[in-house]
Amino acid sequence: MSTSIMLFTRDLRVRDNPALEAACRAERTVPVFVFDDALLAGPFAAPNRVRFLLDALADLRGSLRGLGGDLVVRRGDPAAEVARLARQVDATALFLADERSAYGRRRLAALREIGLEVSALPGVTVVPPGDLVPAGGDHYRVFTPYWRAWEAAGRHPVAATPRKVRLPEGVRAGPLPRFADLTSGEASPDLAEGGERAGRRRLERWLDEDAADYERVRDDIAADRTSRLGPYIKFGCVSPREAAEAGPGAFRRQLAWRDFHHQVAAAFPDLSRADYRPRRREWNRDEDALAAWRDGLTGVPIVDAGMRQLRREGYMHNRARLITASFLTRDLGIDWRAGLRHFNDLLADGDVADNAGNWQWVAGTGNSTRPGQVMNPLRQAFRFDPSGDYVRRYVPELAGIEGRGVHRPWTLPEDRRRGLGYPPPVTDLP
Ligand SMILES: Cc1cc2nc3c(=O)[nH]c(=O)nc-3n(C[C@H](O)[C@H](O)[C@H](O)COP(=O)(O)OP(=O)(O)OC[C@H]3O[C@@H](n4cnc5c(N)ncnc54)[C@H](O)[C@@H]3O)c2cc1C
Repeated sequence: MSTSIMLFTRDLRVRDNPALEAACRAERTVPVFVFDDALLAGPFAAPNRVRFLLDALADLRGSLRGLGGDLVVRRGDPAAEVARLARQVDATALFLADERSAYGRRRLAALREIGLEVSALPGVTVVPPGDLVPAGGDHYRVFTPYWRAWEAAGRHPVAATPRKVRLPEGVRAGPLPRFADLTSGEASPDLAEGGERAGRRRLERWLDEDAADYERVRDDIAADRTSRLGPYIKFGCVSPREAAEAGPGAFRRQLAWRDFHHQVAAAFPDLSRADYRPRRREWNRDEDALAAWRDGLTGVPIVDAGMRQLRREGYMHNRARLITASFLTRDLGIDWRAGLRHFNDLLADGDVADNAGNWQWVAGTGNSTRPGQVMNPLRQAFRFDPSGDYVRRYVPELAGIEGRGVHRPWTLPEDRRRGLGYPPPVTDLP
C-alpha cells in the first residue's frame, strides 16, 4: 500500500494546493505541520504571525477532518520529525511546496537526506523564483521587464481539492500548541482572523465590492479598499495564483511585485541584512527619534497614523508603509534595518523577501530605478489622505481637527495646539 507525507509549510490551504493534490494520489496520506524550533526561537515568531498561524492551522485541521483525514502536528526539526513519521507509517514519498528562500532551500536539502522520494511543487508564488531569468543574468533586477515576462509566463494548472484524505491507522494527530506555548508576547487587538476560510471570505468580498475600482482607489489610504489579503497570501491560506487570476490587471501587478522580490531574495539571500546596491551613507543613530517613530509619536500625523495602525492591527496600508519607511530613512536618516525589524515584529504579513525588498526599495539601496527619489511626507499626506480621515481614525489626539489641517497641527493657534497633547515634529520637514 502506498503512503505519502504531505508537509505543510507556508501553503496552509486545501484549495489549489499542488503538493496536497499530488500527495493525496497515494492510497494513504499523512498531512503534517512541524513547528520548527529554529524558527520559533528567532525574529520570525512575532506574536501576530503566531496568532495568525494558529488560526490557519486550526482551520486547515477542520478542512482535513472534513475530508476524512486530520492534520498531524509535531514540534522540533522538520527533517527529523518527518523521518520519524515516515518510519512509523512506512511512507515512501514526501510532498511539499517549493520554497526557494535560503531557509526553504536548507530545509529541502535536509528533507532530501531522509531517503524518501521528495517532490517540491509550486504554490508559494505565482511564478517560482528562477523560472524567469533575463538574458545574461541569474535574476531580474528591474521590475518592468520582469512584469512583462511574468504576464507572458505560463501558470501551473489549478490543483484539484482532494475529495478524500485517508490517514494510515494509528497516527496520533497531536494537539495544536497554545499561543502562550509559542510566544511570550501579545497579538495586536485588531488583528485579522487567520485561515483559509477567512481568507476566502475576504477574497470573495473584495472581488464583489472593491476589485473593479482597485486601480483608482488603491492609494486612497482612508478608503481602505485594497484586498487586505497580505497575511493570507503570506501563509498560503489563499493561493496567490488563484488570487492573481481572479483580480484585475493592477492587482496582478502587485502580486508580480511579490514574485519579483522573492526572486531577488532567492538570488541575494542576504537581502534582509545587507544593502542590495551598496551606497555610501552614514546613518543617524538617534535612538529617541527611532523610538518616537516606532511609537507613532513623531509629531508628523500621517507617519504616526501609519505606525499606530501597524501596532493596533498588525497591518498598515501600503501607501502608509511607503510614507513611514521613507520618513525613517530619508527624513530621520535612520538605517532601514531598524525599520525592517520593527515591521517584522508586528506585520501579520511580515515576510523576509517582501519586507526587505520594499525597505531597500524605499531606502534607495534596492531595486528602484530612481534610488535618489524622496517622498515629502506632507505632500504625500495631502495627496493620499486629502480629507485627513486616516489620521483622525488612528490618532485620537487629532480627531477634533477638521479637514486637511489635521496634517499640520503645528499651524494651529498655540493655545489649541497645547491642549492637544500631541508632540511637535521630531525633525524639520522639507
Ligand atoms: C516598507 C514596506 C514593507 C513591506 N513589507 C511587506 C511584508 O513584509 N510582506 C508583504 O506581503 N508585503 C509587504 N509590503 C508590501 C505591501 O505594502 C503589502 O503587501 C500590502 O500593503 C498588503 O496589503 P493588501 O493585501 O491590502 O495589498 P493589495 O494592494 O491588495 O495587494 C495584493 C497583494 O499583492 C502583494 N503585494 C502588494 N504590494 C506589494 C509589494 N510592494 N511588495 C510585495 N508584495 C506586494 C501582497 O501579497 C498583497 O496582499 C511592504 C511594503 C513596504 C513599503
